[in-house]
Amino acid sequence: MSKYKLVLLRHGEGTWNKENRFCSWVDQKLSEDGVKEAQDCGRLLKEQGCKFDLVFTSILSRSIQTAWLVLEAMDQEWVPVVKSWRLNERHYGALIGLNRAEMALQHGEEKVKLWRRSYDITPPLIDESHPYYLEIYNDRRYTTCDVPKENLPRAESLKEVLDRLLPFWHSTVVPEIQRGKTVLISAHGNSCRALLKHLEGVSDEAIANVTLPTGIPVQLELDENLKPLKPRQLLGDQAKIQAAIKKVEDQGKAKQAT
Ligand SMILES: O=C(O)[C@@H](COP(=O)(O)O)OP(=O)(O)O
Repeated sequence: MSKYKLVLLRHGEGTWNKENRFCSWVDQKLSEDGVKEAQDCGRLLKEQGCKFDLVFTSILSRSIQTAWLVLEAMDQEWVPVVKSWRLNERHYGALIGLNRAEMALQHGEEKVKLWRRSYDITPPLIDESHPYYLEIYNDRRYTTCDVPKENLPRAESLKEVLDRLLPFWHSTVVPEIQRGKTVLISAHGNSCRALLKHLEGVSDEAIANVTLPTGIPVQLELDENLKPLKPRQLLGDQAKIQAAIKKVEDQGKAKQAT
């Protein structure tokens, strides 16, 4: 029998997900479809009888808004929510704001796949000339982090995401799970992939083939050492989930932006 249940969730579709642009640390709200995805996710979790004691989110609006909508749909709005920059999406550096399909045309699909899914390749760093540099680094939310603003990342590989996420996981999330709390982590495609890699011991090579669609809860059943007792379960209609995974993967295929 499983000791603990943990649910990881990539937020509902954001406005830049829809436009196929690398969103990363730019703060975008959910699209209309993204709101619906989050509400559907909450309804599904309610139907499954899921009762959360604690929710963790990043400090990006799309993950926070998703957590609110999920809790509202579950009639569990009272559940405490804790936010940390350490659950933020991977910092995509100079790629932020660019269209994936156009990048694939310019640099090739393989290169875009390496940037998006490899474990230890860091994309080109963002610098002050980047159109979104000031929007990110002048944002007041980054004065609340547990590291000085100058030490925040300028781009990250998945490995670097895991390196900044793990201290928070061990110091803050793990003790709550071990106290018996059922936890929802409402975060991002790559912060959830990093955590899955850690929990499931996915190899550096195999993690390249793990893709998470928006708004689909990933349920993990863990033993007392927080090791998975069975394979992760993506909850919902499996044919729709497979189609949604393919859609995310196909975002990196070469075509002109429309
Ligand atoms: O930064 C982004 O644009 C996406 C991930 O992009 P890919 O790694 O899928 O290219 O993150 P999220 O929508 O989960 O916040």
